[in-house]
Amino acid sequence: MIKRPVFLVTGADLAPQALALLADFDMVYAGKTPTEDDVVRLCKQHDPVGIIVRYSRVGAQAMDAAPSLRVISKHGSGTDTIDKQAAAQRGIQVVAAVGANAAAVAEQALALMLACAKSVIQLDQRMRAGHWDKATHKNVELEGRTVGVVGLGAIGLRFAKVANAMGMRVLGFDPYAQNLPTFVQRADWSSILSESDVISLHCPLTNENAHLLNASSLAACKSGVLIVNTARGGLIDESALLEAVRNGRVGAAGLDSFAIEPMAHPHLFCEEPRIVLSPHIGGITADAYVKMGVAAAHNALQILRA
Ligand SMILES: NC(=O)C1=CN([C@@H]2O[C@H](COP(=O)(O)OP(=O)(O)OC[C@H]3O[C@@H](n4cnc5c(N)ncnc54)[C@H](OP(=O)(O)O)[C@@H]3O)[C@@H](O)[C@H]2O)C=CC1
Ligand SMILES: O=C(O)C(=O)CO
Repeated sequence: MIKRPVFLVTGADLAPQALALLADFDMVYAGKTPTEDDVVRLCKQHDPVGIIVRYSRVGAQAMDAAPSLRVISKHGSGTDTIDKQAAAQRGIQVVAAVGANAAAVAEQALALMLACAKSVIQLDQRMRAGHWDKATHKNVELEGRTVGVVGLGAIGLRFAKVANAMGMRVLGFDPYAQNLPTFVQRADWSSILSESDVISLHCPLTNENAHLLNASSLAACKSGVLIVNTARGGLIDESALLEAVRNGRVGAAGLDSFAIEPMAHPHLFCEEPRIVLSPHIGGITADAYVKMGVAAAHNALQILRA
C-alpha cells in the first residue's frame, strides 16, 4: 500500500470542514496540550509534510526530525511559538490564518474592557456574598475616554472601530501599519502611556517588545488606567502588573493571555478582584474554530501545491 502524506495537528482536533480539505492526507493529532518534546517525537515517528499548530512550540528539533516537512500552518494568528528563523533556514514556510479569529478576539477584548470598566465580575461576586454596593461603588464611563490600541492589524482595528463607535477617542501605536482609518489617531508610545484611560494590546510578541508593559511603562500610565491583554502574556511583566493593580496605578486588568499557559493555580492574580481572567479563549468561538481550521488547511495546501 502506498503511504499517504501526513499532517500533524498540535491539538486534539480540527473542524470537519478543515478535515474535508485535507482528505488526501493522514492526520496525526498531538493531543490537547502537547509539549515541544511530544511534537519532536511525533515528527520523528510520522515525518509529516505539514504541521497545523493549534497549541505548542515548534522548534528546530521538530523540523529536523521531519525531513518531509514543507509547511507549518498556524491555526490562528500569532506565530510566536514557531521558530520562524529555523524554518526559513530549512526552507520550511510558516503561514498564519490572520483574520480568521479577528472578530472573536476583538469581541473578547471589548468584553474584558467592559468587565473592567463596569466591575462586572467584582460586583457579581459582592452581590453573591450579600453586598449591595450601589451607594459606595462608582463604575467608569468609557464615552469620551481615550483608548490606546497597540497593534493595528486584523484584531486591533476591529476593536478600535467599536471603541470609537462607543464614543472613545482612539490612539493607535503600530510602527508597521500603514493607511490607518480616520477613527484612529496615530500616537507614539509615550503618548499611549500618558494619555490612555484604557490600553489594549493587539500586537504579536516579538524579540523587540517582551515586557512592553513593565514597572517603568506602567508608572508612566495615567492613574487608574485599565489594561486589556488578549495578545500574548509575554508582553506584560506580570509581577509589575500585579503590583500596579495593588497600588491603584492600574484600575483593573482584563487578561486572556499569560506568560505561562495554562496559568498556574493557585496564582496571585486570583487573589485580586480587579483582575478579570479568561483562559486564552478569545480566539475560540465555534465560528472562529471553523474559520481558523479552514484557513490553516487552505494556507498549507496552497504551499504544498505551489
Ligand atoms: N487571545 C487569543 O485567542 C488570540 C490572540 N492573538 C494575538 O493577537 C495578535 C494580533 O493578532 P492579529 O491582529 O490577527 O495580527 P495582525 O498581524 O493582523 O496585526 C498585528 C499588528 O501589530 C503590528 N506590530 C508588530 N510589532 C508591533 C509592535 N512592537 N508594536 C505595535 N504593533 C506591532 C503588526 O505589524 P507587522 O504586520 O508588520 O508585524 C500588525 O500590524 C497575535 O499576534 C496574537 O499574539 C491572536 C488571535 C487569538
Ligand atoms: O490565533 C492566535 O494567535 C491564538 O492565540 C489562538 O488562540
